[in-house]
Amino acid sequence: MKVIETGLPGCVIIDPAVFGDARGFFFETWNAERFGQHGLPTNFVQSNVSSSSRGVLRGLHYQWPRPQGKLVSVLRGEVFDVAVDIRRGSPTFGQWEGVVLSGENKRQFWIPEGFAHGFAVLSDNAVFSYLCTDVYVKEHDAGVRWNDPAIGVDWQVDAPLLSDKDAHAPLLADIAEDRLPVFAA
Ligand SMILES: Cc1cn([C@H]2C[C@H](O)[C@@H](COP(=O)(O)OP(=O)(O)O[C@H]3O[C@H](C)C(=O)[C@H](O)[C@H]3O)O2)c(=O)[nH]c1=O
Repeated sequence: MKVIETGLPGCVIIDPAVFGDARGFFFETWNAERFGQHGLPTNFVQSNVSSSSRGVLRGLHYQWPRPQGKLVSVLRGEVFDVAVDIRRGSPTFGQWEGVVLSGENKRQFWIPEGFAHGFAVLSDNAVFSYLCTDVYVKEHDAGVRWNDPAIGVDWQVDAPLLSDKDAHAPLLADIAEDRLPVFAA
């Protein structure tokens, strides 16, 4: 597996070792020992799958307290996946990083606790699969407006299809300090 640093320290792209043969392909999506050797999580406690049609945008979401780190990937289709640093006191607070994830490129994106996450679907359909470092706690579910001008994400889609919750998420500047994760150097 190859680990690629991004402009957001802590958020890394992973290119797994893919084994192809006449039958198709095989690759490990997570291996605790191998991930541990790269300083990546050796434990996940929840696995999610979602399916979305072209132009859907899910995000920007985070959980606080009890933040979730997420190892995200696309089983089928293509998305533009985005992480935003929303940790109070972080030198990269409010900055974002995006990467194209697809069934074709098999890329994974590791998004540590304390980041908001979202994706926009670039293909007719996308099946999105991800592992989380903590379980979902409905009362801790939170969001940041997808098109917050202070963050300025270029989602690669126009007029996305959003849930009502996402369409009305607050701007980062309007979120109370105690509702945001804290940066730990
Ligand atoms: C996230 C989650 C949701 N749910 C239930 C709650 C709702 O009744 C339903 C749909 O939830 P939501 O609209 O929040 O689903 P997404 O918009 O895909 O949210 C996710 O999308 C972005 C990209 C993320 O990074 C988060 O993992 C997560 O917030 O599933 C659960 O039962 N368990 C869960 O872990």
